[in-house]
Amino acid sequence: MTDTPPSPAPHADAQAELLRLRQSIDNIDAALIHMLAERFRHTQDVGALKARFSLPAADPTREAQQIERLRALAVSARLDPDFAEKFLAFIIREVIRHHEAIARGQSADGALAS
Ligand SMILES: O=C(O)C(=O)C[C@]1(C(=O)O)C=C[C@@H](O)C=C1
Repeated sequence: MTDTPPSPAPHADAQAELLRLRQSIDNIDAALIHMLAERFRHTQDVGALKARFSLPAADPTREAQQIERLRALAVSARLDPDFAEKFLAFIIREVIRHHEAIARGQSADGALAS
């Protein structure tokens, strides 16, 4: 009795499914990049406004509101709220760095390319 070679079909199906999923992931990554760039453009304007009126770069009260809101959104979206909070903190840390650079009269190198 001879063994029949394994059918290539299941593997081909897996490859096709992987490709399909990766295309969706690539689309979402592209949307994230565009949204982040848009967010940083607005925060640059906030940074310029704060520098003009000598307002502090960071606003912990506003951040606490954002954290509360994003954690609730994450729960309803079934995303880990701790991850959502860490992600927001990561972005805000960069925004504050930009605000401080603007206040010093420098352009902030970093997330937003000129
Ligand atoms: O809303 C502000 O005051 C901002 O400067 C923007 C922003 C943010 O990136 O959302 C950044 C820093 C502040 O601590 C709070 C919020």
